[in-house]
Amino acid sequence: PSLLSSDCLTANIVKSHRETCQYRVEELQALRWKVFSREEVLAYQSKSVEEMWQRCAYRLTDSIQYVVEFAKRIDGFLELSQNDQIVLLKGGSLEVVLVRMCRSFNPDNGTVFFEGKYGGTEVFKSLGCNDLIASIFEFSQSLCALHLSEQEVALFTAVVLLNPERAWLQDKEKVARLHSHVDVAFKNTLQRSHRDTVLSKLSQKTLQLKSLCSLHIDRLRSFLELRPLLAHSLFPPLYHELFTDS
Ligand SMILES: CCS(=O)(=O)c1ccc(CC(=O)Nc2ccc(-c3ccc(CC(C)C)c(C#N)c3)c(C(F)(F)F)c2)cc1
Repeated sequence: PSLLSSDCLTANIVKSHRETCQYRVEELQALRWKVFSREEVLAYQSKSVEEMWQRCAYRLTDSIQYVVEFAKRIDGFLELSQNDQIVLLKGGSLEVVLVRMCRSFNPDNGTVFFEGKYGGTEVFKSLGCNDLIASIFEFSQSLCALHLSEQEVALFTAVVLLNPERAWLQDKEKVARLHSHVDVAFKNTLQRSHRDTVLSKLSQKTLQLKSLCSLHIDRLRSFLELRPLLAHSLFPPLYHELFTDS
């Protein structure tokens, strides 16, 4: 596309990101001093596995709904078939949330914003998914090290979302065209700010995202295998729809 249309797409994606991010980076950074006390951490650790899963699933579903709104505001997304819009969101919404989450991660003390305060991995101990939690924190830590600007987070999450390799896409070529427009816009933006080196590091991040999300599905499946009936009552319908083979 011409530079003009590429710049228009960049502006549209950055605007969509700003409008659909729940918290601004400034707000999240201003809250870094609010860290869970020893007692609050112990309270989380004495919660049941079910309750902790439910709280995390609700928080994630909340963030995912903002990602759905982000997608709908990206020029071209609503021109895709309903089927393909759902395939892209089913495959990419958690990936986008996990990238966005790095904005709420404090690399100085390894804490993340959760339910109003910052806490370390120990907050999530009762989940019984220490490997997944540890990987999420490592991912956030490594993404923070890239010092992505909001513009870069916006464009990177749009590239992650519009992945033409998602299984079950009907019009793969149409998604591939939209993906390449966003990719060109992202590359132009990075080149202009002499940030080309970030591109190669981000491609590794997409591989880590893929394994994080399949680990999430694995842990969810084994959690539900032990409590087959619980899923419908425990989790928000959208979470159930996105992450189980319901
Ligand atoms: C994302 C937009 S934002 O405005 O930056 C924003 C907007 C809101 C928040 C607060 C927030 O919801 N933090 C939170 C929520 C859930 C989780 C979490 C917990 C456990 C799991 C594994 C479990 C399902 C087995 C997963 C996964 N997968 C994710 C986390 C964190 F990943 F850190 F543990 C943090 C933080 C920033």
